Amino acid sequence: MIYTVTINPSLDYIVSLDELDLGKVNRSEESHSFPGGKGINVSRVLKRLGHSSRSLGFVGGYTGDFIKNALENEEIETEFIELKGDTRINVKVRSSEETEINGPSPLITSDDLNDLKTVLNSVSEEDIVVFAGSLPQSLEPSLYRDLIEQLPAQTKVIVDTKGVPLSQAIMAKPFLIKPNHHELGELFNIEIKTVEEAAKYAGKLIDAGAKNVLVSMAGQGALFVNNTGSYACTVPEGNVVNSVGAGDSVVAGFIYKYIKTGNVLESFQYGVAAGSASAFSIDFCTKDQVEQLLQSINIREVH
Ligand SMILES: Nc1ncnc2c1ncn2[C@@H]1O[C@H](COP(=O)(O)OP(=O)(O)O)[C@@H](O)[C@H]1O
Ligand SMILES: O=P(O)(O)OC[C@H]1O[C@](O)(COP(=O)(O)O)[C@@H](O)[C@@H]1O
Repeated sequence: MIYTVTINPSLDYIVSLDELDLGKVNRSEESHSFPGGKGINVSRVLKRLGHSSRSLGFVGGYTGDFIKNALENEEIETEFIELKGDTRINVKVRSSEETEINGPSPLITSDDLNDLKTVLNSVSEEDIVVFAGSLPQSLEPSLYRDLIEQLPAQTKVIVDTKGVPLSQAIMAKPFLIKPNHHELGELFNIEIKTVEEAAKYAGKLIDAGAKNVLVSMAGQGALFVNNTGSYACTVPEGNVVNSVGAGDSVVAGFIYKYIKTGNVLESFQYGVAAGSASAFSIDFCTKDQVEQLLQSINIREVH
């Protein structure tokens, strides 16, 4: 079983405008509401690729109901803990630039956290668990690390988060982490501009405990590092329509291929194809789109 854990889900409200005029009344021509949050996105993309998963985490209020209904309609299994407050709304403005306003999160109590720990007790060493997204300010930044340490040692854990929750989670030796190049740079207080720089700093995260590091670099390509070497791949050319969830699609594509082949480099390429296919669509990728783009992705070793 693949479990995705979204501690901080969202209703993603995507609104399109020709131009955003700050301080003025803006009227949009098009809007979409999606169930969001990184783990939920991974479950949705896995489903599109033809693989089931169980979505865990916390939801609450009318926005939480929206998420549960949307996932039920897509036949995605859920086992959420119900909160008293409303799940946040994240507004994504698509205009000449993409602007995001991620809303405040509802309160998660220690009883709620204990309920999640109880659900995670059923994870076995054959399972894959994805911990993805930010942690609300009210929670300890070591939460992912603590949850990972509670799982059986052989369970494959994938972490997609940033900042202190990421550096803490690395100490629990996850199977894979997927920072983008900005998030990788933030960990070292530097700006990463090239694949070679990304390789150097991803290598430090391998030394710190991560087994595999996949660094997405948006339109600049992507990098994969483990203790056998560093590999870079190109991304396909295309028109970016909506990059929300593109990084989560990389994670889902990687997992989908890894389950089938156990080959991390093939999984890397497939993940990047899924990321680009989602970036080129208003909602997420389809399997056909991913497999079409896969052919145009080249991989090389980075020295
Ligand atoms: N301009 C682009 N052209 C092609 N693919 C892109 C582009 N921007 C993003 N992608 C795809 O989306 C993936 C994730 O994007 P990125 O911005 O690095 O991650 P995140 O969404 O986590 O911030 C990339 O690895 C790539 O596959
Ligand atoms: O948990 P965070 O870091 O606030 O991010 C949540 C947002 O990220 C997303 O999961 C998209 O993430 P990516 O674009 O990085 O793939 C949205 O669905 C959601 O609004």
